[in-house]
Amino acid sequence: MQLLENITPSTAAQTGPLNRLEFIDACKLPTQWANFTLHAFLEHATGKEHLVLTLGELSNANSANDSPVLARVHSECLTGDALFSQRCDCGAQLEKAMQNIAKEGRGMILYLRQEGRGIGLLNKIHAYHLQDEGADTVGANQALGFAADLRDYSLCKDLLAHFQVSQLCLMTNNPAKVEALQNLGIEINERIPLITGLTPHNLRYLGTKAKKLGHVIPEHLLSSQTLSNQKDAA
Ligand SMILES: Nc1nc2c(ncn2[C@@H]2O[C@H](COP(=O)(O)OP(=O)(O)OP(=O)(O)O)[C@@H](O)[C@H]2O)c(=O)[nH]1
Ligand SMILES: [Zn+2]
Repeated sequence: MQLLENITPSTAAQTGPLNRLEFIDACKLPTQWANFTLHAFLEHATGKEHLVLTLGELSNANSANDSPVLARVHSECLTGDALFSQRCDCGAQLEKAMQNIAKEGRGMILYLRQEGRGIGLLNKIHAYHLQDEGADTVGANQALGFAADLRDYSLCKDLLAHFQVSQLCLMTNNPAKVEALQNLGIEINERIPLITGLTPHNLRYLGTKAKKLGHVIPEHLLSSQTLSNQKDAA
């Protein structure tokens, strides 16, 4: 085993064109839902450390195992994934995706370090500040001089190639994400909705995603009345 600093292109497994993504190492990741394997990759151009969680035999190259892989392409959200923020649905979606994969016994989560839809954590905090003062999630990005969504999914192609995965059943509410992956030549056999984590704090945010970013979230779920009915029924 080598320290990260000592890894050179000639000593580590390579993935993707021009070796832009380097596989570093993998380890077991036991969770309450399943014992996943965690794979770590380094993106040379940015120094970003991307992760892939896997469960079961994935490779579509094996003819006995060529069914699409249940997958989530998750964009980093430190506030939602690690700090329990209810401003968004990210943490709940990540948890549900892991549960779904555990139930299926096979699947993968591509955890991309594209915090804040690609604007980075500090700019996301600026955007949240603007939202505290009334802006919506799209307007806040624009007020800061960014497009609404700056994410780039091209790394997914390299990551999937590493695992010899060519077909996905993708857990997402975002048709633009499906289209971006399809445009990269990734086969998406099915889009599986991932509607969870709705709270009074994120109804407006989710409503904006539905209206301005094209996310598929049934309108009746976005009313505070529905939420309080669900709470009463629980
Ligand atoms: N700039 C900005 N980024 C946000 C905001 N809220 C969440 N994010 C980021 O948005 C990304 C997740 O994108 P979402 O729009 O929630 O969902 P999605 O990935 O497009 O679609 P799903 O697959 O359905 O989750 C993460 O990188 C979050 O950090 C916000 O108000 N402003
Ligand atoms: Zn989030």
